[in-house]
Amino acid sequence: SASASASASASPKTNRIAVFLLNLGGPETLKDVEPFLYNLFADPDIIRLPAAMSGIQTALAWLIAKRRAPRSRQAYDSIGGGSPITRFTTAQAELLETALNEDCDSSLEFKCYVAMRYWHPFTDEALAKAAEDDCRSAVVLPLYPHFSISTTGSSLRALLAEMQASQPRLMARHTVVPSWHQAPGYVDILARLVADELRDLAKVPSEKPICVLFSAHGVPVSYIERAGDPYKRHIEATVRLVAEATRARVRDDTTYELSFQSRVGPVEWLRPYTDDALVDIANRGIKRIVVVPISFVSEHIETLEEIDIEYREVAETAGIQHWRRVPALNLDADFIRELKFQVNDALYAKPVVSTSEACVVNSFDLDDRPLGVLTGVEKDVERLNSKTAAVAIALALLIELLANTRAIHLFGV
Ligand SMILES: C=CC1=C(C)c2cc3[nH]c(cc4nc(cc5[nH]c(cc1n2)c(C)c5CCC(=O)O)C(CCC(=O)O)=C4C)c(C)c3C=C
Ligand SMILES: [Fe+2]
Repeated sequence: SASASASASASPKTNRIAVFLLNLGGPETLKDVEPFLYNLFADPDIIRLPAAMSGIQTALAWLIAKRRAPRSRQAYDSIGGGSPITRFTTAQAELLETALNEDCDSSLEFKCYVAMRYWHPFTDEALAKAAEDDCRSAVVLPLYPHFSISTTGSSLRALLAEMQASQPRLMARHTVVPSWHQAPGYVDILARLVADELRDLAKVPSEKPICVLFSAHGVPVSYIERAGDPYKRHIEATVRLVAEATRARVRDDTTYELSFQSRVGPVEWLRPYTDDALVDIANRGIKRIVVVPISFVSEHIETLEEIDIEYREVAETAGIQHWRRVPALNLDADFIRELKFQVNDALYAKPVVSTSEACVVNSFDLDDRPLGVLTGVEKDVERLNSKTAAVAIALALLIELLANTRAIHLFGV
């Protein structure tokens, strides 16, 4: 648990509630980078291979991790030799646990556990601690405001499978917050942070308006168009609401735009890409920019290295003169209050007890078509595509492994 506390048997509390905070995790040292990447690429929600090819997922993950590791290690090295994501998430859990226990019913006790998908503390470690603490029910709160198959979807799949297997009692009494991308508290914090930067930047004179560029982590287009991932819609909703709330605080001619960062591999990802958007903005003669990372709630490689180092250089080379980056929410007191609100809302505004099925239904937006449901024609095409692709990748892997060539480069990794 996030805080040291008396053992379960010594406590008078009868109702202990586990709060599982889901996040991605990150390498703590450079030595961790390759195994972390392996865990990430071995996830079928990150590399969505057709069913016929699922057998080569781990081999492919091994290969891609090996290929990508040197570049990734260099990036982690430039931000101090590891990701701060675990530190931030652990501190968020501690603050949230204190906040939840401050004014709750005296028969209740909240325990917050960090459950990371690709690095320690892993999901099963979090569940084991909740069992040790004798938690009787659970709230699952992703630290991803927007739902994506690749993030919340994947973390939920892992946590619920493990919970079903190891703790059926907890499984029978849990509830899930699927996303909180439109939560007024969340929108307000972002608007406040953006407005602070705008007021500061307004002191620098310029003929052109300031541009606020929201930069979200991208996903492949196929997630949205074929698998029905609500991620893009969720991101757009946040951007619309934060732009409105910021306009209400700072009345000027600022423009608000959205782009997507961190693409990996050869497939088409959501556009516009952040680097292209920065060049486009600079080409319009704009000199002042505020970049807002919106799909992340703490600092890590995607903010500290990709935005602060790589994209800043792109922007300045293209002619942007005044660059500001809004901080991630990190340990902001309003953010912790918002997390507390989400936990209480899940407990009291929605049914406390949900079966696993209800939970899965809960997890996706009901106005979307169900995930993974394809029509008959699409299914045939899918089957054909997957067979062809399976043979091609298997051949490439074979060539690569036997001859040590770079055949897998065909797939862009
Ligand atoms: C919050 C939203 C995120 C989405 C959506 C997402 C999708 C996604 N990511 C990859 C591949 C990589 N992601 C990596 C790091 C990383 N990703 C997120 C968040 C989202 N990912 C975060 C917070 C982090 C940083 C963790 C840290 O260590 O600080 C990496 C590793 C870094 C690197 O080598 O670039 C990869 C790889 C895919 C393929 C994907 C959607 C399919
Ligand atoms: Fe990612």
